[in-house]
Amino acid sequence: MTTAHALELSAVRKVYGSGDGAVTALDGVSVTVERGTFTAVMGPSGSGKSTFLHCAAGLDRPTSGRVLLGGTEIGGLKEGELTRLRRTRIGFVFQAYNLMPSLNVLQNITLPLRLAGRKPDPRWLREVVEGVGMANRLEHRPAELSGGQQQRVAIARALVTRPDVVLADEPTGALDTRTARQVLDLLRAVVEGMGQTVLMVTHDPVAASAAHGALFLADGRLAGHLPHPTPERVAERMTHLGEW
Ligand SMILES: Nc1ncnc2c1ncn2[C@@H]1O[C@H](COP(=O)(O)OP(=O)(O)OP(=O)(O)O)[C@@H](O)[C@H]1O
Repeated sequence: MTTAHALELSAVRKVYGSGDGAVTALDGVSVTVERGTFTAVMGPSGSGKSTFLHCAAGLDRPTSGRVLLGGTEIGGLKEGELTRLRRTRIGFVFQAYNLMPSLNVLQNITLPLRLAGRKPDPRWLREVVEGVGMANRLEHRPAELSGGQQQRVAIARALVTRPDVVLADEPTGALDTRTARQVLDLLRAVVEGMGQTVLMVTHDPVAASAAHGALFLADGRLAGHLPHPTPERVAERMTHLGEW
């Protein structure tokens, strides 16, 4: 398992609907995400970013092609197996945090373990809680935290199972510039300090520049890869791809 890539999409095609109304959201996308990397996925509106993330997460089944998570082909799994895999081997971070309002910080962070019927590894849990800087707020409820703090809790929740990959969908979309920077620095630290793997969909060239590399989608196809992205170079690529 350790030798497998964190995530691999091979010739993934996704067609919604059929006949005249059919929409090809992904048109033969092949991507390999190495362990311990931070990758941004960018592209104009409607280019297939959400579909890409949903197929990578096993939330959507590709029309054709293969998705491997940590070496496991997810296409062949039954619904129950897929749900289990999603709970334990993928971490999710959303724009709107999606924390449970009635649970405190510690309960939110450990929720994926409880759902999977697993006990926390105390050392890893401490590393995660301290890594996101929330060790002194464990008894607080989400409503008592700022947006940036809530996103830190969500990142800890995504990490608690030591997933193969953390999938982040516009994780800084609801945050002001300064807080967004802190969250991006944290995601980078999660990769570089904790050896985790992060794939992040974003519209924001500044957010993309926090990643090790940026992938570009256009019309459902891979339209390039930019290593060591800077906001300027990302913006320039996006301008060439059309409206964004
Ligand atoms: N459930 C669906 N049924 C039909 N068409 C869909 C569905 N989901 C997405 N699409 C279409 O697939 C294409 C890609 O959509 P997707 O949401 O993946 O793009 P996106 O890059 O995430 O866009 P945005 O940046 O605006 O969120 C679009 O043309 C969209 O209308």
